[in-house]
Amino acid sequence: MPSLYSAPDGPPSDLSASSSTLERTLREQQTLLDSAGVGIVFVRQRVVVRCNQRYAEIFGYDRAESVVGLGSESFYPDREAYRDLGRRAYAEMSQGRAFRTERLMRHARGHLFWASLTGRLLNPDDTSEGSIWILDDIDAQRQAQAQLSAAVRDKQLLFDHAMVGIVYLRNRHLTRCNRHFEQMLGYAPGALAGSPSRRWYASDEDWEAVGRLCYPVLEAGGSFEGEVRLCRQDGRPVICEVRSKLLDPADPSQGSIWITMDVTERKQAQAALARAHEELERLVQDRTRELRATVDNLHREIQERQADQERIYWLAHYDALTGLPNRTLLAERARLAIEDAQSHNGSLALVFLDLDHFKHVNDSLGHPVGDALLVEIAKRLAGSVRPRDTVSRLGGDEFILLLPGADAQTAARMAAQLLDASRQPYQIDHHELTMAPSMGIALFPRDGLDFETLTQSADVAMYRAKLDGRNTFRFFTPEMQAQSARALALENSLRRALEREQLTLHYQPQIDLETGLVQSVEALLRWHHPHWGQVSPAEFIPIAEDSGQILQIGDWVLRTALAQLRAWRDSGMPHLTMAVNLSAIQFREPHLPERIAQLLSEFDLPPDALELELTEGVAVSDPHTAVTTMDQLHARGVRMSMDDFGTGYSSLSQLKRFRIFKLKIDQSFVRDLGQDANDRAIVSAIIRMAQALGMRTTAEGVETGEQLHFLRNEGCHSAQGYHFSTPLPAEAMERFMRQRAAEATTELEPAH
Ligand SMILES: Nc1nc2c(ncn2[C@@H]2O[C@H](COP(=O)(O)O[C@H]3[C@@H](O)[C@H](n4cnc5c(=O)[nH]c(N)nc54)O[C@@H]3COP(=O)(O)O)[C@@H](O)[C@H]2O)c(=O)[nH]1
Repeated sequence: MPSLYSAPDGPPSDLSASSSTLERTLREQQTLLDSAGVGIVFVRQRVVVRCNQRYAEIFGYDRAESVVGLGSESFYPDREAYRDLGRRAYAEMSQGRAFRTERLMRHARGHLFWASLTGRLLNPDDTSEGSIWILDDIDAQRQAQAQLSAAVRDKQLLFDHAMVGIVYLRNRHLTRCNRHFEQMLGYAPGALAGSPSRRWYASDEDWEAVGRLCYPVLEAGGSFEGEVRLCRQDGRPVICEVRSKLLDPADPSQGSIWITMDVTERKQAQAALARAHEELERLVQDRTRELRATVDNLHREIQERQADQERIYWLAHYDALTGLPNRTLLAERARLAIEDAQSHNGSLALVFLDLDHFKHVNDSLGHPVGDALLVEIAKRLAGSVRPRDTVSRLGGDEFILLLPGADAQTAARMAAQLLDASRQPYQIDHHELTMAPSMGIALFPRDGLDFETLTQSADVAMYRAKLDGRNTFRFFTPEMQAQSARALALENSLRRALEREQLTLHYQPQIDLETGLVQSVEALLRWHHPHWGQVSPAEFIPIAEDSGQILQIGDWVLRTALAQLRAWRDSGMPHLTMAVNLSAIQFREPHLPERIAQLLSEFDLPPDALELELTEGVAVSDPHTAVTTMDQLHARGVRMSMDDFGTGYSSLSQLKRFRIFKLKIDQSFVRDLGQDANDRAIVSAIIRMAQALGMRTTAEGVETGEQLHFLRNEGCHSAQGYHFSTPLPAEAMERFMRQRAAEATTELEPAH
């Protein structure tokens, strides 16, 4: 049983009654001491004289007896601690007061622990009687307290040094806040104590809005998190992220804690970042747009360049007006076709095509009509050949057709087809135009081994087709080469023929078949060249037409013929008339009617003294203009005859519209009247038709009495030909006419 042990002082010897009382008292004390939850020790002369079991346990001893006799200093960490306690304790206790302290004590195992000590002297007047100490082990309590203090200190440190504002509110009034919160809002330390939270809001609305948002959450036991806009003391806004919670959810009246973090800078930075991002986005979009535009431009440029290149290629290889291949492309294709023909021992044909009198269309109707006509002709040509053929335009009215694999027979057939196709009139605006081609054909390898040679050969052949009356085709022959060289030389010489007076007029009489008199004379041009001698008008007039010299020459013919007529009329042949051949080019001259009138007036001749001989081609190629010009000439009283009638394509309906005075039956029909029933039928028909239309008729090329007889019987009005006279110079013709006039009274017979 635990007891407060004390060293035996020796039992009382004589007082047995009082001794038992004492023993009882001691037992009671001992019980009291043993029951005490604290350690109790009696110390005298710095030595433990008695202690209870608890005291021993506190210091790590099993029994109280083990402690008795120990120096009290041994229970302290060191001598200095012991003496310090002694000084303080005895100063107090000597006053009769209890001394209370908490000290570190030394455990029997050597470690220190905290204990609370309360000491009192047994006799304050006599310290030698010793002291009594009540001791309790408060080490655990002290440690808990230290931990608590540390926690409180840490908390305070956190509170004071937190990088966030911490606010305690009760009834929306500040009960406590840390320095950071004050600094955040620009207040001096303690300035916000007790303030309503409204103070750091910009407006009642802001404050109430936050209250409406957060308090329902808090009262429901939750924590509120959000972003609120506060207001500094200086009025500047502060954006805060806040978190709040009730201190005791069970008791809202305890208030709430608010953690606030100033995110203004972050927000501004975010806003700036957002702006920068937007700006960046915008820049990227702008740049993207620019890039896209650049890419689009590049794309467009590439396309334009491609289109340009295609256009350049096209322009270099095609004719801009008609869209047909040009000479360059033709040459390329011709070279390939020639290579092919060479490798297979094959053939090919090159057709040089020139439109007859195309220039007149341009001259009389203007270039737009000419261009439109060329386009239509190009279409018709392209539609008349085989798919593998090439129709190309060289320029002007010249075309070349490349017919790969074609031999002479095929080329002739195709040329005939083209002639056939050209007979259909072209409708350009209100003009109905007919355009006949002249074609020359060159064959590979016979007429040339390369494109250039073949082209030259076809050109020469085409020229021959022109000389042979146009509207036809000719194959190249070596003889043509020489002839074309002559044509070139003639063209050059012709330019100086007028000034060198190499041109003259011969006259051929037209005999009235009723009276036998010379009714009229036809002026026929003659060219005597010093080197070539007499050059036929059939040869040089087409050259003059092609080179444009016909206008000047034609004017000279008109003037000379009318001057001669004037002279003859003045010398006793007052009714003689003059027939003058008019080239189609002259006829299309817009000022022709005025010029004729001017010349007639110049030589004081009546209009019906002149008869203009036109070929059918004049009217056929452009009937509308022909009608207009004829109307103008007719209005002036000038007569017009249709020369070489029957060889062209004039239709009856056209003939009716023309102001034709006379039809001259072509000598090709007259030539064989004796042998050819067809010709007789044709001549009869022409005479009947002329009669029906009120026109007169003159038969050309009458060489025999038989022909004359037939013509007179058919009712032909007049005749012209070697049967009466060849074309003669003026003096000879004058003699002929006088002689004829003398003889005419008797019979209608040839003069020689
Ligand atoms: N635009 C112009 N054309 C003219 C002019 N002068 C002549 N010509 C044309 O040249 C072609 C050839 O003419 P030419 O060689 O003078 O031949 C004419 C006559 O000589 C010839 N003729 C006349 N009678 C006969 C005959 O009995 N037999 C025969 N074989 N030939 C004969 O016919 C030509 C007359 O033709 P035409 O004009 O049709 O009456 C010729 O087309 C001339 O038109 C000129 O100044 N301008």
